[in-house]
Amino acid sequence: MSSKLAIKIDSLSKCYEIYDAPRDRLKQMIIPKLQRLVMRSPGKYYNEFWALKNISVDIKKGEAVGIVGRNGSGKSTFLQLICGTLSPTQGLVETNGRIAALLELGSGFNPEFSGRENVYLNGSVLGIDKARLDERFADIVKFADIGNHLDQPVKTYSSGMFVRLAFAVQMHLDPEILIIDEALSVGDQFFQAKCYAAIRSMMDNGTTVLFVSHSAATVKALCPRAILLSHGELVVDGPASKVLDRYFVLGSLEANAAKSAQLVPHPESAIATVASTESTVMQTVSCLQPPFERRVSHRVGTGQAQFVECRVLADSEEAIVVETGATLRVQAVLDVLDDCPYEGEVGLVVATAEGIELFAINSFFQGARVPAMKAGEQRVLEFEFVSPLSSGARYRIDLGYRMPVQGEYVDKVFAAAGFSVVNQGDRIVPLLFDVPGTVRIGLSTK
Ligand SMILES: Nc1ncnc2c1ncn2[C@@H]1O[C@H](COP(=O)(O)OP(=O)(O)OP(=O)(O)O)[C@@H](O)[C@H]1O
Repeated sequence: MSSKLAIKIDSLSKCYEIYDAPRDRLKQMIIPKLQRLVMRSPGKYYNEFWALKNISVDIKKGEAVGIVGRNGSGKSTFLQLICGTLSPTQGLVETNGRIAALLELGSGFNPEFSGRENVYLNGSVLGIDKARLDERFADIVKFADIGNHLDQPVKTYSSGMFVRLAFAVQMHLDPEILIIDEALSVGDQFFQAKCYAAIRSMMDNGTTVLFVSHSAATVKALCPRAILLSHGELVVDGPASKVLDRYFVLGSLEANAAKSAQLVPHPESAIATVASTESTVMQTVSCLQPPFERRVSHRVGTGQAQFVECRVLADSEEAIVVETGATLRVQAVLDVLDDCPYEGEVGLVVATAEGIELFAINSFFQGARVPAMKAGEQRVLEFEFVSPLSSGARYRIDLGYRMPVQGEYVDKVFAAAGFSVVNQGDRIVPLLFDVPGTVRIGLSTK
């Protein structure tokens, strides 16, 4: 392998053996051996599950690569094969340099030993001699910042303390390849920020980083390159922002295809649509939108009126994937079931898929009022805004209608609609918002 490469992966596949019952595992251990002894072809008592299929990737020294994909797509299997904690069924993995890995929480720690003892145990497992560990010990303890817990058995640690100590040990052992699988997500935000700063400084010093995270923003911030896995296959390998766009398009389609499939017995093959080109995808998405009542996560209110539809439109087309900077129109339909005898207000909230509310548009702030309404009426409402949202994330829309005199909501619907944002052309928008701004670069007056 070239000396410029840190990792070379060639036609890598991993097959897990799945047993229907524990006794089949026992049979598999004994019977094929006996059959071979009597020159019979050995039987097979398991089903094959190919968690990774024919992956080939080269990673250069000093590169930072994010691995993304939905649950079960093969990310952890991929990292474990690189670390050598799993062996490939087919293909080759070659690595060039000392690997430090944060895979399963606390792996490599003995739960009965104290944190202090585990630092030395971990170091010796990684081949670091005691003198060097003594030298780095104070820095490790300072970084982990777990106070007196250092002398308690690690089985008494919270998951956050575990990851603090594990990360502190790994990063102070000067790895040439650093592999992190979601582990940092259990640390608090202050510790995470410290870890990301440490990872960046390791990257500046030439460490190769492989990083699995479900947070698109973190992958984008840390890794210029990303790899998307789906059902054990490599879908795309390239610049992180482009790969994350594909990830969200794929994710939206798979989620909606699954929901639609529950209701419509013969959706136009969802898988075929997912596998098609992005432009085709954009055109076919609306037919994969699940019906309103299945999208809604929950609702509260008096029930005098109810939202019965909510659609996001970009360029007059219904869309679940929109481009950065697009002008979006959200159309909602409100059915009046009982008289709503007072003036009211309607609004929408745009929130992240995790429920962080980002901004709101409300008739009250616009100086508009919903008039009093009679049972049996229907109102169509339209909200319009230029999306300030950056790409690589899923967003949801919550709708609300209330009569201020009554106080409580008549209807508040959570996740009335959802959409993902992808980059417009080659323009890349980092972080969560695309805020117009200018930079002036002048000459010093000195
Ligand atoms: N030891 C095992 N035996 C059988 N199947 C396994 C085993 N480990 C993983 N799998 C299966 O292999 C597939 C890939 O699993 P893997 O943990 O690599 O996915 P992942 O992308 O890391 O998922 P997540 O995001 O949920 O952590 C899954 O379908 C999983 O059920």
